[in-house]
Amino acid sequence: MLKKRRLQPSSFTRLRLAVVQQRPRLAIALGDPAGIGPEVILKALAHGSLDCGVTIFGHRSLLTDCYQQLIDQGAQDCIDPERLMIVDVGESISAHWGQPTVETGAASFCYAKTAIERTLAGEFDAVVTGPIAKSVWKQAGHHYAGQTELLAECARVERFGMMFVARSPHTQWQLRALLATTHIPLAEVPRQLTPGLLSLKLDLLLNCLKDNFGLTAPRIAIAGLNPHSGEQGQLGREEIDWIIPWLEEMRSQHPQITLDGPIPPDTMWVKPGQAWYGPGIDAPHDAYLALYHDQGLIPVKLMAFDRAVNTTIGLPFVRTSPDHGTAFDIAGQGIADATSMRAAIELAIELTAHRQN
Ligand SMILES: NC(=O)c1ccc[n+]([C@@H]2O[C@H](COP(=O)([O-])OP(=O)(O)OC[C@H]3O[C@@H](n4cnc5c(N)ncnc54)[C@H](O)[C@@H]3O)[C@@H](O)[C@H]2O)c1
Ligand SMILES: N[C@H](C(=O)O)[C@H](O)COP(=O)(O)O
Repeated sequence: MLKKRRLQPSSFTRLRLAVVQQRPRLAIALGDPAGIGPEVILKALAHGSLDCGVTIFGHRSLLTDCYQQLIDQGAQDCIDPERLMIVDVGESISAHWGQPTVETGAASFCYAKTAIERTLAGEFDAVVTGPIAKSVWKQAGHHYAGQTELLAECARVERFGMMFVARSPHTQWQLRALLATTHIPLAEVPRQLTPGLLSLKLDLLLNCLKDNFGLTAPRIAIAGLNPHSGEQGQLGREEIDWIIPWLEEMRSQHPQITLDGPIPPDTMWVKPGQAWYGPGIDAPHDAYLALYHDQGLIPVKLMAFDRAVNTTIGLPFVRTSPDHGTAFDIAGQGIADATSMRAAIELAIELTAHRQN
């Protein structure tokens, strides 16, 4: 009996495999089918070649229906789903643009969870999440503050952060803003903000800037909580009582970094705004730490709503997401801007490549 000899891959095959393995493998979750997720995904993937593998987690029927509607609306810039690798998650559902239901919420949860689990199993390097509606998840029985918390739960991490990254089309300057607190009521912010929380977020930020952006001595701006950072205690005492002492402690622990703050939250965004819009103006900081959701996202979305990317730091894999939501008010009209989804895909490729090197 001839002994079967395992064919050793030739050096060319090994090289080809190595090259193929180097290409980032992206799992894209469709988002809520009643929203603009399917539309911006089909548009984003049509914007020229991408050096990555893409698998969409949703349902082919939803993308085919969306594609047909876009074509009927005269769209030129959307990819034919026939050209895409699509994993059908669950049964096909009927979705009507702008009309989220428990069914679309449940489906979007399963799309995200399946993409995450297959990534944790090592099949993908990054997850790009299409937009979901938190309230619709809740109606479907999924009580998460957002996709970030689902990702952290699946990955079994307790130290994670929500960071927004955007590159200016005017100056190519890159804006990076981390939120110390996110989806909590404003009234909860002062109570949830503690030295321990800020230390955790600063630690995540420093690791992210080093590992993902090659910044080993970053300059970081940290916002105050109160107007005018409390005006020496006249407008609130958090800065005097603990934020300033905490900052002084952090400076002694991290002598290699620049830690400016607590900067008055209104004027902290003046220089990044100038660096975003005005060529030749160097922002004095590499990253911004905002203390709560809208303190960071009002300026970020004012500057970069069309292209900012939400990335979750602290996970064992890359995760990005467009900075917009389901846009139920325009879903189905063919007018959604896919720039942020495209930027989310490109940032996932960039951050994955950094991790591989
Ligand atoms: N990435 C995400 O999963 C994500 C992000 C933000 C909000 N949300 C969720 O989405 C739901 C709706 O949130 P919202 O209304 O506050 O914000 P939204 O971003 O969905 O919409 C805000 C406004 O911007 C417009 N808009 C949004 N994306 C657009 C695009 N790509 N092109 C053109 N116009 C666009 C919408 O038409 C709307 O007028 C909420 O449940 C929210 O929690 C999800
Ligand atoms: N705060 C985010 C934004 O405005 O883009 C958004 O709600 C996303 O949150 P999750 O990725 O946690 O769903």
